[in-house]
Amino acid sequence: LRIGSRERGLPPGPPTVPILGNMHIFPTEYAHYKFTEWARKYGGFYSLKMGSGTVVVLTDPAAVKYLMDQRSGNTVDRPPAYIADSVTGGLSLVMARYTETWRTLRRAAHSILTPQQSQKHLPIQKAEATQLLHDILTKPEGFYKHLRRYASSVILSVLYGKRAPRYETPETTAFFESQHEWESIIDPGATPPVDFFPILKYVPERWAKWKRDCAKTRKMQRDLYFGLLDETKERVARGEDNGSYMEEILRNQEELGMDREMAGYLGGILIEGGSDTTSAFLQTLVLALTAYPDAQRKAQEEMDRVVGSQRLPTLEDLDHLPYTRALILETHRFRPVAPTLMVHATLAADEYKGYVIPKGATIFVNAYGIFHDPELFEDPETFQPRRYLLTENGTKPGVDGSDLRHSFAFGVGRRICPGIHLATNSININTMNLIWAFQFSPETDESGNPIPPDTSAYLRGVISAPGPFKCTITPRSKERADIIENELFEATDTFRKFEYGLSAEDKEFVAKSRA
Ligand code: HEM
Repeated sequence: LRIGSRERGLPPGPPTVPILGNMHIFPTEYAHYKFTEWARKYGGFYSLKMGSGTVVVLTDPAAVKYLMDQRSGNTVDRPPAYIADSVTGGLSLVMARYTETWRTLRRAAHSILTPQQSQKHLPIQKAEATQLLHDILTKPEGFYKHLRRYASSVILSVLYGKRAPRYETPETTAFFESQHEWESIIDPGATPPVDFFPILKYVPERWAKWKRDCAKTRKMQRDLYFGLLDETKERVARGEDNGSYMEEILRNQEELGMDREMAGYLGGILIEGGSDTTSAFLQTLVLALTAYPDAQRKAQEEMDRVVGSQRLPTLEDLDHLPYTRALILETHRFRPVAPTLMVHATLAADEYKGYVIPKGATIFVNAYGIFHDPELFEDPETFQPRRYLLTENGTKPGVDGSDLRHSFAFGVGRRICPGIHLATNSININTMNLIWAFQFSPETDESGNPIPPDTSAYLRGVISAPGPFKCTITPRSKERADIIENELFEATDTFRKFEYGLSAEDKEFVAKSRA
């Protein structure tokens, strides 16, 4: 009868019921909203009971700094994920427990994604960013897809040296389809709570649709991941190296302690980690520029003062664009790509502020709740880049924001996003480009009145992206449009290194866009 009740010493939280604890009220979608509502009631450090298991939710920067950064050695684990493991064989770097396998994958990921190594990928990132401008110029209403194509083409080029010129390029389509299946499996509530009730593992497949879904997703992922790996091997054997990440992994496979399975999954999981995250950020950016014309105007004025209209911005310009830097930080704050980061777990029991955190407790860092705390941020529901010009971490003047940091949206402790430098380069290049090139305006009704887009209409899922929305995008001048055309042509040599094995449709598209 004690199962489900909150043990003595645990932090407070919502009332429990026998057996289930809080499982019956645990949010299965948009968890950050419920977590934030509870944080305002029970504080920045509270607990939930899931059967006999414990979940701790942190919505307090000081608790995050102490437990997740300083005590990272203890909070580096992930909770068991039986269903995800049955798809990936436990080889997902993102979801893996704190095991030798995770350490090997993480070392390999980290060694090739350092700030210095990430510099190597700048040429293709810049070239793809130019195609993004060109895609928007030619088909502005398709901007949502163009942003997704950009992000997946960059990650495919960086990892496998093979770009995706179109949204419909076969590798991109295969990735989006397998990702869709994968997300519908790992979404909380989408599958039975096998980790809390292990007996569910033994339900025969004919009664357990989730088992069939897992097998289907596993096949889709493996076809894509190992297909790309083998293509890279064959390309290298032909002597056509182009400096891609997986070439390096294949060269150092033995030294890194990785077999074929690990190498295949490392690449695949990095596509997953790097694709929809980057596009979600850029989609939010476009949404915010459209919904907050004042912020857009200030950013354009700064851009025009520093860069002018005769050339595209470069990364070096960012040092002289404080408002643009603030706008990037505000985009992360306003709608963080991962509102509850990725779930962590403890390796051993710990204590904080006199409360117990049991061994094996699941920990959510409610980044959204922290970023939207009215005690910390002035009017947190509005998009105001200016706040980051007033104080280092955007908090209200006079409030101590020193427990926050700029990289917070990329996670905490030893699990911090290994793609942070690559992603930051993409974010910086594209934010500057988009501000420089286009005017983003809301749609208008028949009488010409603007219809502001809904800045809260976000899709459900671990990655928080706005649903497709309408906005009008026009080039800021003919001169700028000409520069984009010219720059795309100039990028031809960079693109060529990444254009092998293209489909007939891709070849035709590429030829046309350079004609
Ligand atoms: C806007 C872009 C991105 C954002 C906001 C983002 C955010 C995050 C967050 C919040 C986590 C969880 C950290 C934690 O557990 O505390 C994470 C993990 C991860 N990210 Fe990213 N990410 C981005 C881009 C990328 C890119 C480009 C890559 C790959 C090149 C990548 C690969 C990964 C991987 C592999 C993990 C799992 C790390 C582990 O569990 O050890 N991410 N990311």
